[in-house]
Amino acid sequence: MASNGNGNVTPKGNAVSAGRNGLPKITTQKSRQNAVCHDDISAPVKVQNIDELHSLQRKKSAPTTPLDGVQGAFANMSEEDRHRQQLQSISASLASLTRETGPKLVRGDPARRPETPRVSHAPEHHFAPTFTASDSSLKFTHVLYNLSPAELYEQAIQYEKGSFITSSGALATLSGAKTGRSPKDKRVVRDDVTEDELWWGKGSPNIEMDEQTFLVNRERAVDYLNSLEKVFVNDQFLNWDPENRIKVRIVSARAYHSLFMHNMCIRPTAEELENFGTPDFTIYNAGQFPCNRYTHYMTSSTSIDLNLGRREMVILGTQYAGEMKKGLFGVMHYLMPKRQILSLHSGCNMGKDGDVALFFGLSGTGKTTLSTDHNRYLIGDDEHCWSDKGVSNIEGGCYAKCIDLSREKEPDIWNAIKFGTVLENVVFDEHTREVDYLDKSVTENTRAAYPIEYIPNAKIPCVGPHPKNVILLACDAFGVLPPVSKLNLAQTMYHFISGYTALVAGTEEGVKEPRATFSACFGAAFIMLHPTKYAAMLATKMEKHGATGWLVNTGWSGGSYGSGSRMKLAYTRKIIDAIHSGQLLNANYKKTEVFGLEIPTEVEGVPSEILDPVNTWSDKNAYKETLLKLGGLFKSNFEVFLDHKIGKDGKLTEEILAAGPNF
Ligand SMILES: Nc1ncnc2c1ncn2[C@@H]1O[C@H](COP(=O)(O)OP(=O)(O)OP(=O)(O)O)[C@@H](O)[C@H]1O
Ligand SMILES: O=C([O-])CC(=O)C(=O)O
Ligand SMILES: [Ca+2]
Ligand SMILES: [Mn+2]
Repeated sequence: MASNGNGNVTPKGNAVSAGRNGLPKITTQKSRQNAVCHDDISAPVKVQNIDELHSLQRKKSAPTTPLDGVQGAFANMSEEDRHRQQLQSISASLASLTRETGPKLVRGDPARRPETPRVSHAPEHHFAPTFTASDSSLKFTHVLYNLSPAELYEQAIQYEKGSFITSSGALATLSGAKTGRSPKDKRVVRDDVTEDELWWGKGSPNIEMDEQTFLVNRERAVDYLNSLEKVFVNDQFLNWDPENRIKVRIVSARAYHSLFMHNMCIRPTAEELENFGTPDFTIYNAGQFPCNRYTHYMTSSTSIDLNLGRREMVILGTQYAGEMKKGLFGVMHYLMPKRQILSLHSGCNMGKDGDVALFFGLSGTGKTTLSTDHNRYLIGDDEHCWSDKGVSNIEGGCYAKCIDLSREKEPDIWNAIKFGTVLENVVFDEHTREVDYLDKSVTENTRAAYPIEYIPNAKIPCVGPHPKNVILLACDAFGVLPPVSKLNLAQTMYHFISGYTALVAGTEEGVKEPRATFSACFGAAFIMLHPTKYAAMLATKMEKHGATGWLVNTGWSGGSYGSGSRMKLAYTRKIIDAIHSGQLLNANYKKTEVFGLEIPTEVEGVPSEILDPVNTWSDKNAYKETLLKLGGLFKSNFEVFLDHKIGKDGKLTEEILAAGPNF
């Protein structure tokens, strides 16, 4: 320890001298004398005040592209010019269609001291205060553009009630009053073009609205968004097939929505973002704000409005993030078939030898669970395209159901719920922040949205060759469909067009009866054209590439809901393994009554007696009765398709009609 003559020296080596009040003064500057010989290793202080200290903590994101090597429009542009162009593009998106002044946008978080406000107006309008200027044209809206997950966490936690970090690092959020999609509030603009192109009328998910009403709702959303202090903007891509990639812009008011889309859409590289340009499609998500019931066509306070001509979607009155994901899926169901590409509500994975399987099925039937397979490469869990080149995932993330999730049964999904993942509507311990996946207090539809690379064996880029197996999943709560059946092409088409599942309304008191749902193409809520158009494309592709169809019941065995129980996931996985390996293709088969399904007599790892459901029912009469009941439901559902031709081949149509239940 050294002494400096006029005071003491602390063990740390700070120079101390007696002050006026008798206490020793601490100086952070080292005195020359004691700089020589002691064990003080503290680094010299570099700042004069706390603001300077904070400014050291953050450094600017590295310029994303080495500017000298860049080609294209942005090659010689300064960062400032690039930011100005981006703001101008966003300003054009947010411009009111009825007022002469565009929104005044500033880049960055309003809570942070602005750098230099970079004001931008809608390009065609220049801000000049006049007598008609409104308050809204005088204020600034801050744009939070493609923030990172860490930044979005901070925004959510600071400003959005119900946002918490869970013990595994995920961001728990609440989606508000709506915890699922609102298909009855989905409207599509019917104009001269869509009038002829789209599927309208009975059975169609496209509820019509006119252009004028769309503009009223659009203006409502845009005014709402511009009235906020800040909005989130995501510029991202859909579809991993580079030739058919779609640029999407999502404008939203919540960090939750921005992080959800960050995870679910394809994330551009910094360089791709710099060259993003004008989006192909824009979503205005003003979900916190209701639509106006006095507006024509509005039947509730929720409206999800699609305008294919304007390439825009407006969301009012629901904050459920799945509306954005599935809204864009609808757009792909319109755009892709125009290019002879089939859009599919399916999961997709690939084996080590390049064998691709598609998993179709309605919500909750197992697309995500079964496509996430530790022994195979995950291409995607929910939305795909099948083109002449093979399959491609539309999305950049997965959206897993997490009710009753267990680490043991679904380890890859469990492990994906970490920093960056959005966890919707789950219940967690106030102190430990451990999630209770069994708890349905908020909703049964709890969900985790994570980037696809959170699954260790994801295949990036998410594309693959033509499918070898097409697996149709049904969760049959009646318990009469076999665990697995091999389908011929006509049967595959019959079941694809039917789109059957039966779930039990778990949340409604006293509901014990399974409810059959038929949803054409396993996704009637998302298709834009008549189901037979997609079915014809699927038939052609399956035939051309020699794919085999399968029907897998992930639902009940040993009786209907109430007396039987859900098929063990471990057995379903064994069945799926046997399909992938080719083992099932060459098994021995027998034919079932009523549905005429080919069922194997043996599958490795699965008790043989469960393969024919009749064996698992103790009351054989009840089985037969239930089987006939379900057969009847299939028949009456299919009636609407009886006078439709599927493709150009009249023979296939006849075969499909004959491929249903027969009794
Ligand atoms: N035998 C089984 N096979 C598949 N899933 C099962 C089985 N038994 C129970 N499950 C559960 O059923 C649920 C299947 O949901 P999953 O997320 O895979 O649905 P999905 O088809 O992807 O629906 P969505 O389109 O809504 O995302 C999971 O919670 C899974 O744990
Ligand atoms: O869109 C959603 O909310 C979830 C989903 O994948 C589906 O319902 O098919
Ligand atoms: Ca899913
Ligand atoms: Mn889905």
